[in-house]
Amino acid sequence: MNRVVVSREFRARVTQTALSWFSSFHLSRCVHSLPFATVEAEEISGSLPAEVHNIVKGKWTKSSTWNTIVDPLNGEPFIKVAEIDETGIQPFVDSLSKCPKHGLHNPFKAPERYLMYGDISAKAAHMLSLPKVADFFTRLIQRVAPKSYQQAYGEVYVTQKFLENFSGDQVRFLARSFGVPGNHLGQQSNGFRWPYGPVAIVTPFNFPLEIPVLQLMGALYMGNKPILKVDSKVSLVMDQMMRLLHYCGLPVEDVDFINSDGKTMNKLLLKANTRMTLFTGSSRVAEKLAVDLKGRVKLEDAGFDWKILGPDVQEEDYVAWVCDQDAYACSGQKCSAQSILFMHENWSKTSLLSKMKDLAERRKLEDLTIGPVLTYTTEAMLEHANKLLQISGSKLLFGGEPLEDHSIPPVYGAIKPTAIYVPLEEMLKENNYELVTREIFGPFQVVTEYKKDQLPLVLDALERMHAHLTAAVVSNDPHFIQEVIGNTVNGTTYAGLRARTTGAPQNHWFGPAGDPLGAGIGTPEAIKLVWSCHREIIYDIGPMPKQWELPPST
Ligand SMILES: N[C@@H](CCC=O)C(=O)O
Repeated sequence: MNRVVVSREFRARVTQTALSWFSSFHLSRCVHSLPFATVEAEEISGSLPAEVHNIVKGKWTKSSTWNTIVDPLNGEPFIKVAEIDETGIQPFVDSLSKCPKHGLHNPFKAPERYLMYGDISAKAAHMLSLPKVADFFTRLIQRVAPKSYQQAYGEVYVTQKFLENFSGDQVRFLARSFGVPGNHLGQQSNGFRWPYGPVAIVTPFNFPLEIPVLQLMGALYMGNKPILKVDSKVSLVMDQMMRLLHYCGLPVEDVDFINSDGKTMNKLLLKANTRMTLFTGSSRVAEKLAVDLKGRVKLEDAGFDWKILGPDVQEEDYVAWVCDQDAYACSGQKCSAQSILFMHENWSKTSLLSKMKDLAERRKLEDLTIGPVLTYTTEAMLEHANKLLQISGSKLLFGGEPLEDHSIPPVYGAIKPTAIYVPLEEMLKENNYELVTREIFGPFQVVTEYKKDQLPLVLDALERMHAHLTAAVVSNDPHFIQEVIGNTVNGTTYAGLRARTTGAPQNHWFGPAGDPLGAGIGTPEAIKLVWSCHREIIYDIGPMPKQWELPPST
């Protein structure tokens, strides 16, 4: 009975908040700002900086330390992030430690919360489908992680569809259990999806909305209490999204939101003893976290993502366009970006490379189809290019120069879309392999060619890589596809003429394979794997056999 009442209350609260918002939204369509938002994407500037706050124990808080973020397009200080330092972590530790290991809900505790999250997701999905809201988030993403409107909107769209997917009863279906008959009457085993309790989510700069929302909601659906930390350069987007989620009925105490540097976060995780941390970002940090947190982590780290063009040449224009998108959309700053292209010699006889060059040269700063690189400077990328060009037989295919006429601050990088050819045999040499397969998180790719009998060399190159995120086998030859897939491990592998490495939507698994710590994002399988563990309850209620006698000891 109590549960029913609680459930009704939850639903009434969710519905009321959303309804009042929707009506005020429709009544005030001409009003400039959105009711949940505290900033206007276009107005943020040096004279009107935006502020990013934290949430702890259900309250928005500031801090005494402000980290100033500069506009990646002109270097103007334009966002102030209230960052928590080591002296300020205790309230976050206390908040997390209030959540028991068995979580905020599980199949035996507060199951109405599964329904509540179905409702919140439905409301949030609806909000993101409103053109004005979608446009707001798209432009906000563009301000902090400059990419074209379409690429930024892609994030909003994926997030909106994801939330739609987990509307209604779909959250409770995530926690679906199973039963197996036992050995005797009254015995039955049941498998359940169990939360971890207090958990943490650490996400990078490149997808300011998509990655944090998909992981955050997955954590919540399964009954965990998450603390979320997004790269401060872009955390303004999640600051605003948290406000939207609160509008949609998210209980304010369910999520803590923190801005801090990595060192402070590390301290907090150790002190709060979070049961699981999902980290999306660089391999270097991922490896450190795995040690510090004694393996209680799931990781989606680097990807030196590869594409192989098979022997069957067809649809050259289309393949060239997909290569261009995979390597250079978002200025190559996707974990799924194409880092190396293995081209069958049949493709070398076509005009594929010159088509790729033409497409790369269409990209321009004005519409952000090429733009600032947030983790590499121009010098660092050009130095890497020069090192590759010293390898015997290598050559610059296109790019390899700084962008011109821009005001991107020197702390960030700005280069033209770049491709460097390196001969396969040279790439495989011990001295060169590490250099050639170093991931440059920018508009940068290596191109190589293999002869018809050299597929084993290609497969050897793939075997020696250490991160296995996305891959593409561009061919409609089933035997070729079989051979490549059967001899590789990448977690998200596209196969067929239209294969790509990027663009992973919410409807398929995205994550590395070949690593027991590998995380996934997007699908029910990813949510269950990352955000819940298995618990088995074996019922054994009798009755006792009628003639039961005490057996001898064994
Ligand atoms: N949709 C993104 C993946 C976001 C990941 O975590 C991509 O295709 O790169």
